[in-house]
Amino acid sequence: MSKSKVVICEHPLIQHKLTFIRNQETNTKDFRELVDEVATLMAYEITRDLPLDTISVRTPVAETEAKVISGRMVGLVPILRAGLGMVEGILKLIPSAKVGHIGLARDHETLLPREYYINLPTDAHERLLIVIDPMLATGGSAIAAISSLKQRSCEQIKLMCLIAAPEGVRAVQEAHPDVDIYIAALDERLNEKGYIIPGLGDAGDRMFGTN
Ligand SMILES: O=P(O)(O)OC[C@H]1O[C@H](OP(=O)(O)OP(=O)(O)O)[C@H](O)[C@@H]1O
Ligand SMILES: O=c1cc[nH]c(=O)[nH]1
Ligand SMILES: [Mg+2]
Repeated sequence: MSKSKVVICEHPLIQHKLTFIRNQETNTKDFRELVDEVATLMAYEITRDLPLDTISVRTPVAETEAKVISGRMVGLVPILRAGLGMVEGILKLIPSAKVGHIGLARDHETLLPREYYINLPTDAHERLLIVIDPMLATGGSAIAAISSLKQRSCEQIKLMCLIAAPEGVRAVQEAHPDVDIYIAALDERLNEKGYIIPGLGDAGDRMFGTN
């Protein structure tokens, strides 16, 4: 199978807000608000190819044919914890999306993810699932989340992250060549502790004020 698509969302509003998300001086409240806003803007890009149906609609002056998004199409699957911060922003544009959750924590020594929770909508396998996580570092968490969804017969999956390391993008493309990846920035590399350089630090901690 050929490699999946990687879309870097380069819209100036996204890039501007991302700069403040990266800045270590940005406080928890502003960090959360900015992540929410960028998630909304990225949702516009990731839904670009949603299928449309044609329906009839009566305007005040005529009957016409017009487009609507077909059926109940989308499911969001944030990876806990940090992915939670992007959910509301996407729901602003796709309020009919259902939300499942996957809890994964990266072991700080091995950098391997451990799944501690999963709860999906019963019709998840019929939806386009958008896996959400601000950070794609080694790719281990995203790969594990997508594998978990595939084990439950989910086939239509996209991945949305704010910042990715080249190592993580390559790993996801190798493990899941059918999953397109949407990011706001492709950074330089990982450091020896598995943090993205320059990145934004620990996304979960910055989102929830822990450390
Ligand atoms: O690509 P990877 O190398 O797997 O790293 C990325 C993961 O690391 C962070 O989560 P973390 O494990 O710190 O959990 P948290 O959100 O609960 O802090 C981040 O939110 C991703 O889920
Ligand atoms: O830079 C990184 C890498 C993994 N997880 C984070 O939260 N930040
Ligand atoms: Mg963390």
